[in-house]
Amino acid sequence: MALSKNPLVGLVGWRGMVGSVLMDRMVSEGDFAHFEPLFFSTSNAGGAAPSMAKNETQLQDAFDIDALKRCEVIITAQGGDYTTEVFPKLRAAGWSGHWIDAASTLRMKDDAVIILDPVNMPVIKDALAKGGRNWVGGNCTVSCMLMGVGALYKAGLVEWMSTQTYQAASGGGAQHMRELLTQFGTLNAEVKALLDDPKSAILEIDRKIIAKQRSLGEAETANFGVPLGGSLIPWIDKDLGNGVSREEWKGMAETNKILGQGEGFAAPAVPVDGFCVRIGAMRCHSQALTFKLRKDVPLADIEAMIAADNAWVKVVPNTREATIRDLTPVAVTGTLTIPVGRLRKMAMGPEYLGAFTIGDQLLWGAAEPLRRMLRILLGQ
Ligand SMILES: NC(=O)C1=CN([C@@H]2O[C@H](COP(=O)(O)OP(=O)(O)OC[C@H]3O[C@@H](n4cnc5c(N)ncnc54)[C@H](OP(=O)(O)O)[C@@H]3O)[C@@H](O)[C@H]2O)C=CC1
Ligand SMILES: N[C@@H](CC(=O)OP(=O)(O)O)C(=O)O
Repeated sequence: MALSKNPLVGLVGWRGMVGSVLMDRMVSEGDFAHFEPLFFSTSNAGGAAPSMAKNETQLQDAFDIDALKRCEVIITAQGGDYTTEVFPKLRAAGWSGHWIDAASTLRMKDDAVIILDPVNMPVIKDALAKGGRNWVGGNCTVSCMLMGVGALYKAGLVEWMSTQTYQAASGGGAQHMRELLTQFGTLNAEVKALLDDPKSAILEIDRKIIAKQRSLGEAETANFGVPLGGSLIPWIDKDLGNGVSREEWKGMAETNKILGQGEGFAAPAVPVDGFCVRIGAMRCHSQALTFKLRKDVPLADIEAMIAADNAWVKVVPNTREATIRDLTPVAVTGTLTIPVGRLRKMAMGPEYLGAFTIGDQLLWGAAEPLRRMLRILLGQ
């Protein structure tokens, strides 16, 4: 279904954390020049729409199916509960527009495409040609990983991949980021006097810190459930009951679906498995990858292949100096750059490749694929 000229596009969840990053990117890229925006709210219907509004300057009720039905496209970063409640009602009411969503709710549905166009434009184009209307952003860890090393999958080189992730607090949402910083502050305050005294004993500082971490109250661990500042949590998302976390399950399920292989596709799935770990970074997800390649490919060819894959990936030389400068969450945060470094053949044999990659999980991990899908639909 081709969109009309200057179509009405509904925006839901635009003031949340993901939504705000999305709005910033859409303003930067001049996206609003190509459609008429209609802003929705779950909490302030009738209020003033943000400055990007043109003719429709009042916030609409995000639960009003008739108001939503006016839109040719709806783009939402409101969250999974909202999608679960509203999407089926909207389709049942006969709405045939395009639904672009950041939430995971619809991702694995047969009629939904996980969108990451620098990686899977052919899958998107194929679905569009078949009348596809449901477009869902991928899991942040998976999207950032494929933006970095998608070239190896596209070349059919991957026999299997193992991932060990280092995921930022932002993956849990804004409150998690605040909680992490509050914990860091509490820990610092606990030993401030000792830190200020260069002669103080480090083991005394260490004892006080662990005692404080173990006694942090409910108010300071409400979101993560346990301390994260100065620690880590090797479990993300739900417990699937088989020893695998839901975040780990997404690694294989979503990677293959994005690439158009595995269940429902002609090509077989590539095994992807590993451990997902929450660490005290703010908004960049990092991951160490181990590949079993289908054949021994020279490292220089692999580096060239990865570097040429898309405009955002950047191969970082496998040296200490380049790694600590360019391959950290601090270097990557707020940018669309996806560095891939630590590339080397591993001791297990020449088909075993190691890599380390990082992505801003609010950009390529959440907002960017959504706005790019809108541009694809707009033909811009
Ligand atoms: N956090 C992440 O890393 C990722 C999240 N996602 C998906 O995006 C969804 C939204 O995530 P996220 O943006 O983190 O959620 P937020 O909690 O930041 O925002 C969600 C909604 O909460 C409402 N809200 C209530 N109080 C405030 C406030 N003080 N400031 C801003 N908004 C407020 C807004 O709705 P209203 O304006 O209607 O009141 C907003 O749209 C997630 O549920 C998930 O499905 C996807 C990928 C990554
Ligand atoms: N689960 C991710 C964040 C996220 O929102 O993932 P998903 O979009 O798959 O629900 C994390 O905690 O880092």
